[in-house]
Amino acid sequence: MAAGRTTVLGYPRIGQRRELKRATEAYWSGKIDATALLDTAASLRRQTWETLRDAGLDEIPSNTFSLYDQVLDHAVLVGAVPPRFRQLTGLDRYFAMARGVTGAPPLEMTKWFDTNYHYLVPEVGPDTVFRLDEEHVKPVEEYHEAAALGLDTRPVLLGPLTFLLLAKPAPGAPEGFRPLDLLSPLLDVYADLLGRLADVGASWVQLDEPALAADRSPEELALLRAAYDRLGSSPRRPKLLVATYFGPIREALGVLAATPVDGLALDLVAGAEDATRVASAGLSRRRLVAGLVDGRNVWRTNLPQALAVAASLLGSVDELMVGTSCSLQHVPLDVSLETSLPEELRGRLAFARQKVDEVVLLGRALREGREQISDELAQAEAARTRRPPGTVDARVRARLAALGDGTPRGDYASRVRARSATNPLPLLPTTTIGSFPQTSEIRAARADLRHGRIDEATYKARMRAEIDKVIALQEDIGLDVLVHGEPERNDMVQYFAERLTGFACTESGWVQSYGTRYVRPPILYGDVARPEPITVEWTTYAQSRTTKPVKGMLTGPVTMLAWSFVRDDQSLAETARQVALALRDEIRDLEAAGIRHIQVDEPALRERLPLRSADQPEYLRWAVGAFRLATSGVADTTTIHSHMCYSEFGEIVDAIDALDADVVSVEAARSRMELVHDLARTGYRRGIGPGVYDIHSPRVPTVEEIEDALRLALAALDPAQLWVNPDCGLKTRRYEEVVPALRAMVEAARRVRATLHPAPAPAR
Ligand SMILES: CN1c2c(nc(N)[nH]c2=O)NC[C@@H]1CNc1ccc(C(=O)N[C@@H](CCC(=O)N[C@@H](CCC(=O)N[C@@H](CCC(=O)O)C(=O)O)C(=O)O)C(=O)O)cc1
Ligand SMILES: N[C@@H](CCS)C(=O)O
Ligand SMILES: [Zn+2]
Repeated sequence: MAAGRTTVLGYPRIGQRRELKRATEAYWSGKIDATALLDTAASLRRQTWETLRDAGLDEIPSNTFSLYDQVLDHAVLVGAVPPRFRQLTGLDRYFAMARGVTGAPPLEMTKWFDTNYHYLVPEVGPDTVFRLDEEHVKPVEEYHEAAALGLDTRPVLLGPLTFLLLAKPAPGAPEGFRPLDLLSPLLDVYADLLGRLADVGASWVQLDEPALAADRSPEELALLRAAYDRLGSSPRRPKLLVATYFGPIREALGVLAATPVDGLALDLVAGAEDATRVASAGLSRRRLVAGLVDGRNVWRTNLPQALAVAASLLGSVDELMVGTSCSLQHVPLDVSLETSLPEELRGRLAFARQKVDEVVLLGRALREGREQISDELAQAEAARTRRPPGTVDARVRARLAALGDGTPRGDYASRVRARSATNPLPLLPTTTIGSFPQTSEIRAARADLRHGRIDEATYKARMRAEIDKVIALQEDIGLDVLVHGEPERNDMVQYFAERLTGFACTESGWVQSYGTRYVRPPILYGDVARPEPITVEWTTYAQSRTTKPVKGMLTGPVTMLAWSFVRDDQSLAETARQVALALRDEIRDLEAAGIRHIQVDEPALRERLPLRSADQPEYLRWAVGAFRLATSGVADTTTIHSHMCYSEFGEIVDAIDALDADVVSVEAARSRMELVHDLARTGYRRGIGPGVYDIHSPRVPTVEEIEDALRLALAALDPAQLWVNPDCGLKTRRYEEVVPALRAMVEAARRVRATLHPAPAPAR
């Protein structure tokens, strides 16, 4: 048995200085041509391969690069191109599928499992003819490119089962059609592709099947078996490594072991329990890539513990390789780019580049014996276990213990009565989700402040001028509940993290969120407290510029955690309570300053729902508890709003109700108000603002289509429940799109309002 060769399942592709974003956006705006974009892409790929080779990895993946999204790449590769894009070719078609063009809306975008990465949802219908994109067989091209550097890489493909499970039925597909129905013709294409990869010399291919980390039906497991029996028996093929990640695969392990696949990669971090299944799984003639280094968090690996897990697997497989739990695309590139993190914290961190070193070190320990690396191990352990000062805040802990779950708010009906007396609003009140366009002037002002080109007072004056503009615009458009527009926020999570203790923020720790939009997830390493009010000054300034109510805007506890890298030395539930307490204080201060509407955004509530249904109730219990802890301290006259987006909410309608928010705004435009109907069926009686148009597209909606959306919602709701708002914040849009879209929205609300007689009692 061989042990100790090393690999990773994938690597960040965006470049040290966000070269991919800059080149792609320059291409979109016509500043560079396709050749320049593709040159940048090729140079990023080369850098990655050389880095991984020089770090000493034994097997390097390829086809992990993408100009926009790996699922989109795969859809194009296998010919799943919806008819509306077929008159286009090459890059034009690729980016049109991602971003839409006139007359052809883009593919839908949604969360990649429980991560903050978003993929484009393939559309598959009975008319889809799977066929390899002959012009551009990307995995073969990338294999060649790496081969020119002397590397026999392992091409990475999305596996057939996961691809079809992630796809949605194409528009117009008959009721009951499922993309999985097309597994057999899809497998023909995979067999063809495997043949071509074998022909060019690939020894191994990685087929990613993360869908196996979620509950799978007996039928799906049977299809899994059939798929890999079939691919395994392809006459010409490289060896097949099926990679799973984001959790344990449980019964699927035995199913895969019964097929002729040559190896498995298991996530032994999020799916640690699978380690105990390996011995009896029948893998004695296979390769196992043990995913021992966490691809989802930034902490150094507990190397002795990882070695103990590896040791427990020796003897059960033919080859034991060391690897990462998943692709490293979900973590930032390199800690060494950070210059201002507290030193003790920095020492505990491992970003993608450092994780590769950890994999290599673990490999050496397995090959050469642990004693050969004892110095490196001792140093790594010393750095990992050092605690930065300020990790424990006794005051926060005592306050939380005293508060327990907090006292629940009064019943909803009393709140409605209290508000209609003190803050009446028209029926179908109009509002927005918070952010207005983040213009280049706003970003440039922030960059000027960072580089010392302007002082704090000048920066604040510019932000206040922006707020003046945003307030005046909303008054002119005729919105009912206004927002300050969030100009001062670099990001809805990072902004708060920068102002709370217990969080550290990076300078260069960019992670792709979707396409050319990246985020720098903060690092939550210690107890969380709020040294001083965060948003009160901006919100009250905005309120001073208008007599209409201004809605305060905060990011909720679950989202703060979901979009950060979170400490692993206490439960998420406990950490969420600390964030909730800080928000509770902020809400109290906003309320004391006269703010009557406060929105606590929880767009990540659904995203972090555990992939296994058995684990979901416990998560929802603490997630909802944290939201309620943050929001339950307010008077009946204060309206608590929440907002969610980017996900399918059908599974969490009860939790949405349990938040006890007065109004919840949700993404609904693309799903034709499905959620509204789901909520209404469960007896949801509070306010709801189903997004009436899709802010992810530059397209300006017509008044008529927004009216239609509102009428569709009213088919399920009492008019007193309905709020009118876009799908999400407007930060990624331009004013040229925002102004006509909001005017259309307000006009549609007016028209629908006029048809509602007699007016029912307002209930918000
Ligand atoms: C709601 N969404 C969010 C998610 N996660 C978050 N953490 N935050 C979110 O808002 N997940 C789900 C969705 C994902 N959606 C988005 C939407 C938009 C972005 C985005 O626009 N990202 C920006 C970076 C934002 C930021 O940090 N801005 C900073 C720095 C800006 C910058 O690059 N400055 C330049 C210089 C200035 C200039 O001249 O332009 C520089 O430093 O070089 C800031 O505003 O200060 C992006 O550009 O990708 C992300 C997720
Ligand atoms: N208030 C935030 C929510 C985004 S999910 C915004 O408007 O951008
Ligand atoms: Zn949103």
